[in-house]
Amino acid sequence: MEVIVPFSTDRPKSRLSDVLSADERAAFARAMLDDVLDAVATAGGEPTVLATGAVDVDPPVTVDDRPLTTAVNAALGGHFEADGASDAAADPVAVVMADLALATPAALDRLFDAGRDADVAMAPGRGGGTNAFVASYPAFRVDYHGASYLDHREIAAEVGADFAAVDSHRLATDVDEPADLAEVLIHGEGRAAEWLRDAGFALDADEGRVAAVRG
Ligand SMILES: Nc1nc2c(ncn2[C@@H]2O[C@H](COP(=O)(O)OP(=O)(O)OP(=O)(O)O)[C@@H](O)[C@H]2O)c(=O)[nH]1
Ligand SMILES: C[C@H](OP(=O)(O)O)C(=O)O
Repeated sequence: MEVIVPFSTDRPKSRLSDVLSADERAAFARAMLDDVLDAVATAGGEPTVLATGAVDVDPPVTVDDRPLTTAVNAALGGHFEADGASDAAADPVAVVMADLALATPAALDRLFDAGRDADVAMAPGRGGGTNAFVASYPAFRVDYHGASYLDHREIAAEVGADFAAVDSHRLATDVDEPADLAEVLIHGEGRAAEWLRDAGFALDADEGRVAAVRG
């Protein structure tokens, strides 16, 4: 299955600027991207990075500096056009965000399986975003930001696509804010967790909610 992995190379992860410098945010974003690409490939997906600028990775890279929604919709259109599909039965394509530091092959496998049954199978992010989906319905398009999960459910209904939610803690955890770093230290198994530990982050369970703090 083709798996599009959007990746921003311009000022990535700005919401982590209270705890990481610009260079660190770029390095950490890259570690998460590498983890996601490995998990996708191990799950049997064929990843393509959809990046805003050049990025040196093994899988093919498409550079498109338009806003996220425009770039992803162009990539979806390109996939379905190449597939020659004009009706409801198309070769599925997945979009998996590059900041899913907890994604494992097993979690992605479950999403890919759900995408073989439903026209659109989607893993919501905590807070209402859209962390990953599989679509096999050529008319389906995205509209990211805000409560995009709800918007995407509505778009699927509007175009007549049936929709399945994929309930997955690992796929629901996108790393946006400092509080999310604790999740990476608790559950992460790859380069992103290692990068945080090397940068001096550790879990602090002394007060209230467990947090990632820098020593
Ligand atoms: N191709 C592409 N990918 C993007 C763009 N904006 C964000 N992404 C990617 O989409 C996923 C979700 O991004 P967000 O968490 O919304 O944004 P971010 O830039 O990573 O972080 P913030 O600056 O904190 O909002 C990540 O994999 C980003 O790398 C864009 O304009 N184009
Ligand atoms: C791209 C956006 O990500 P978030 O800003 O919710 O992390 C979304 O999922 O719509």
